[in-house]
Amino acid sequence: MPDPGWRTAGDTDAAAHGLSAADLRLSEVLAQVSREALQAEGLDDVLQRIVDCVVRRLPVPIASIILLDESGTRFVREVWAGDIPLAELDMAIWDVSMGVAGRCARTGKPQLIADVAIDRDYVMGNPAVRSEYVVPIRHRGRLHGVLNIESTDEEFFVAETCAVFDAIAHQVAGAIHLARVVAELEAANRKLRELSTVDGLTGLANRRCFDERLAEDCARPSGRDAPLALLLVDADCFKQLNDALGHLHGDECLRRLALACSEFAAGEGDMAARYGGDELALLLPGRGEAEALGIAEQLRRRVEDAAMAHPVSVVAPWMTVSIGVFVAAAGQARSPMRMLSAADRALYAAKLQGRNRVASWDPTGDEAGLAGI
Ligand SMILES: Nc1nc2c(ncn2[C@@H]2O[C@H](COP(=O)(O)OP(=O)(O)OP(=O)(O)O)[C@@H](O)[C@H]2O)c(=O)[nH]1
Repeated sequence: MPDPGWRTAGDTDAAAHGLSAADLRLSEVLAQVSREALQAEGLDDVLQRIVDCVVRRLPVPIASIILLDESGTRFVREVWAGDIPLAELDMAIWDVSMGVAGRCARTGKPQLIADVAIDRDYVMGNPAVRSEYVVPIRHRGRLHGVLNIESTDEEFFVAETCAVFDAIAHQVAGAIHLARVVAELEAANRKLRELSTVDGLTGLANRRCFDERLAEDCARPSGRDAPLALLLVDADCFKQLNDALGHLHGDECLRRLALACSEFAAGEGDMAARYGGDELALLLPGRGEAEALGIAEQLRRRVEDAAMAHPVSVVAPWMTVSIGVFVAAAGQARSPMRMLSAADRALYAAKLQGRNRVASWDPTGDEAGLAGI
């Protein structure tokens, strides 16, 4: 039997207690693998530390962990370590009908390939590899993936060697399970957070998210040093558009309008949001009056240039928007209510003046109206 290479010289104390040196060395390796997994941050780090540890502590040239998706039918990721390179597969995701790893996942049993040249399922990762051992990684009935060990020695995987990798796969399964559950929970939380802040139709920030952001920007003391611009963008005669061409067509126009708005709110700290119905809002920190009016005018023209058919508009045969602009000047006290109200009054003025235009809040004519806000 070939020496697998990780035995130490006999330990008399251990021998007296019925433990061989090889057993001791194995428990050391297992303890180290567990420690590595415990210290890791996130699933990828767990996997990488495990395979690094296996290659560092044991005489194997390649070790990898191949993860299965939740259904257990597709491999979704391979993390490897080794002294010789392992060729990466062309595909990012592959089916369990493929490869020795697939056979291991399908059967749920370890696969020992004493001679890779004669195994029909073997997928070559490095021409120097002669033998391979693949073990399922299972925790409480869930098959997470496989531990794959490759050797340049045809006779490396004797029963004793295989038992070591079985033990390692068993040892790391819990850590992988935990890291995976945490990763899945984090992904679910991210999704929930996204759902609670994003408007489903347009993909823009929703009203709640916008209100929070406006309140933050108004409250930030350092923000007072710079102007803060708010644009309210409202589609013209949108009810008629829906009535004439259908709600689905209206939805598509809103999506295109949202896309145009987001292109004008692409700077750091900018936000484009769906304020409600056919009304969108742009929050542009640091933009003074002239710049904000310029952006609003460009946006108005961009919507016109898109030439989205609107056969029943009183303005033009294509979709148009009216935009109300309010800019809190640098140093000026600001509140969300006051900003929204001023921008809304400007929008109303744009509508009154015939739509398809930009209007800014006029402080001379309207200050009294906002005084109480
Ligand atoms: N397709 C579609 N329509 C919507 C959506 N949300 C609100 N609307 C419609 O948008 C229309 C807004 O109508 P109004 O507020 O009367 O405004 P308008 O017809 O654009 O008139 P003006 O603003 O005065 O030019 C209503 O008919 C709403 O039903 C949506 O998600 N999709």
